[in-house]
Amino acid sequence: MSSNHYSENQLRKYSLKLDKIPKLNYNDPKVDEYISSNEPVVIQGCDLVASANSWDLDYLKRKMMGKYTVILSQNHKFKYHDEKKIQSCKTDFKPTTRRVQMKFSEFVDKIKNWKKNDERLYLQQVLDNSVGISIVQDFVKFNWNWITEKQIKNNWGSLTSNLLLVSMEGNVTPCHYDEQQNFYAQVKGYKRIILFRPSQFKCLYPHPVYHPYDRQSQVDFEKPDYNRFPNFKDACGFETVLEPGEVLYIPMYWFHHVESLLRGGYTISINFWYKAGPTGQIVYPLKDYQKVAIMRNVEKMLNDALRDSTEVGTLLKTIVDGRYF
Ligand SMILES: O=C(O)C(=O)C[C@H](CCCc1ccccc1)C(=O)O
Ligand SMILES: [Zn+2]
Repeated sequence: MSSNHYSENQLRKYSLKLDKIPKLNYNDPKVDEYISSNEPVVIQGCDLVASANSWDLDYLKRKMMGKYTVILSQNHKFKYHDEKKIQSCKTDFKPTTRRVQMKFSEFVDKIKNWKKNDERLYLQQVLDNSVGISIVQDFVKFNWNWITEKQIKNNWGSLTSNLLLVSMEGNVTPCHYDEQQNFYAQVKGYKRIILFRPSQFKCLYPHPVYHPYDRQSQVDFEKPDYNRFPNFKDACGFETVLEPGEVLYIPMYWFHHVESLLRGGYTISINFWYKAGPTGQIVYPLKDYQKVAIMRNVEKMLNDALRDSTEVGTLLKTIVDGRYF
């Protein structure tokens, strides 16, 4: 009897229609059908990161002797911003998070002694040689046979990075999309992930490409501004609560919102980001994610050509109004 190890009141409330993402055993042939058609699926029993099953704060504190990337936030939302785009963007952009380098022992102390109104912390460290030989020894024991078989079978590009994510309970990574394929492995604790297919772009209103919040939705899920973002009420997505040992396939360009359950303790996750494969033969009708890629290219081209982002909207309206409706 698979009793839920969490209760509904540990999930934040949003006004969204959400269907469940299927959870399949790793040797179910349907798993490959979901991945090859860029549809999300939760995969059970593949032991992708079983060698990390013993990871907890004490273990990591003993094995990780360096300084690591920790994001600090004044609230529970960790909206990622691209530092490189801050100087070039006209508007006076005020980030709500800041990135620091912190010893793991300091990170552990801060989250264990955290009090209301303290800055929240979220460790987000690329798994590379800086994490030390012991962690690397666990890393090399990941189930690379299984994941590499998926990479090759689906003609993906190279593994670009693995992010070690150690989050406080209740932390939220707001809705955004990435331009990479992602196998998202849950190691400790429970994480709720809400996903929307790329065609929901018109309901989620991502920031303009030149903005530091590029790829992130403008909509505050906790307090949606329906005047600015009317289509958000039509948004419909999927959700799952990922349990330790489970792996979620997050297809590239799919929007996703991630939260560590309220009162669930800290969580540990490891992602596997892969470059997209070569485009190969273009097949019509185009996929929804290909249209998002085209929209990104049009925005980039117009911003480069016009140099002034305030002119991009005007020029696009001139093209569309009365001509393309
Ligand atoms: O694995 C993914 O794609 C996630 O979104 C996981 C997410 C943290 C990712 C932070 C981030 C967002 C955008 C750019 C770079 C880093 C979480 O687990 O909270
Ligand atoms: Zn992401």
